[in-house]
Amino acid sequence: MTSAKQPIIEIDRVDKRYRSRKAESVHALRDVSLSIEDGEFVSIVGPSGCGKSTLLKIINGLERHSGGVLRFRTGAEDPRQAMGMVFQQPLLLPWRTILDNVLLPRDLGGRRGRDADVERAKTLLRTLRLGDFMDRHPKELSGGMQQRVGIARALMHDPPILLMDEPFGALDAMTRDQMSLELLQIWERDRKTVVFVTHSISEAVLLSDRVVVMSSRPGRIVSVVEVGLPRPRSLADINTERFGDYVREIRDTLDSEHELTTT
Ligand SMILES: Nc1ncnc2c1ncn2[C@@H]1O[C@H](COP(=O)(O)OP(=O)(O)OP(=O)(O)O)[C@@H](O)[C@H]1O
Repeated sequence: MTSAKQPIIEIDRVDKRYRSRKAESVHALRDVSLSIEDGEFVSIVGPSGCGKSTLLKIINGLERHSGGVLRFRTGAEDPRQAMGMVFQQPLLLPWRTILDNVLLPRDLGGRRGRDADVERAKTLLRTLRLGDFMDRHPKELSGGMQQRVGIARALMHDPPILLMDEPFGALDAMTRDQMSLELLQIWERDRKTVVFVTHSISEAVLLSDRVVVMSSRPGRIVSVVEVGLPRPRSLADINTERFGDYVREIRDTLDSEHELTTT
């Protein structure tokens, strides 16, 4: 028997207004619909303030949507249990070691069986090339290393869905490329569903199966670009003509949207 593939995340005509008693309400998202397949890598690009972070927060339940429906097919009773979140800043606790920072969600959850968790945390840290730094404290690590700790922490409970909000935004260009490659390797190996917010069009093209382009606020989806570049990908792909074509297509869409809203 064959069954049609069902999306793991279905966002159906979602609307978001931030209401305030003192100020005017902010219309952050308008009529956003997007279906994300299991194992897909989807990036979201758009002008500053168009509601990208808001959309991620709505997906993981940190914000409530004002209209529309979200559906999840994760198999988990609480779909949010199936998600790991990586923020712009890794938000590490300075007094905890790197290993204990990765173990933090488990400790907060009061879980038993710590030995297995410790082993998993160590394996993740080794995978992310932090094996020699487990007993160090955050201030002893570079920005890129700290961000990798944040990724390890989000992967700790092996969530099928990874939500990443500009995770490499604060890093220098070289570290950023390196992190993109590491993320690609993790994704090739585990095939998690990734929803990735970025300001970098080329980062989005390098990593994604699809790039979602949003308009300025209230954010709407203006285009979804399928990136047909073969996998596995590498930084060398960035110099190819096809890569440049995708970047141009997305940039042109963003520019024409910007012109529409400013003229
Ligand atoms: N808690 C909040 N209360 C009121 N308004 C908010 C709140 N959070 C976000 N906003 C507003 O909603 C809009 C969308 O914000 P959001 O952070 O989602 O945008 P973004 O696309 O992620 O921006 P950036 O690319 O600059 O990070 C902005 O106008 C922002 O000021």
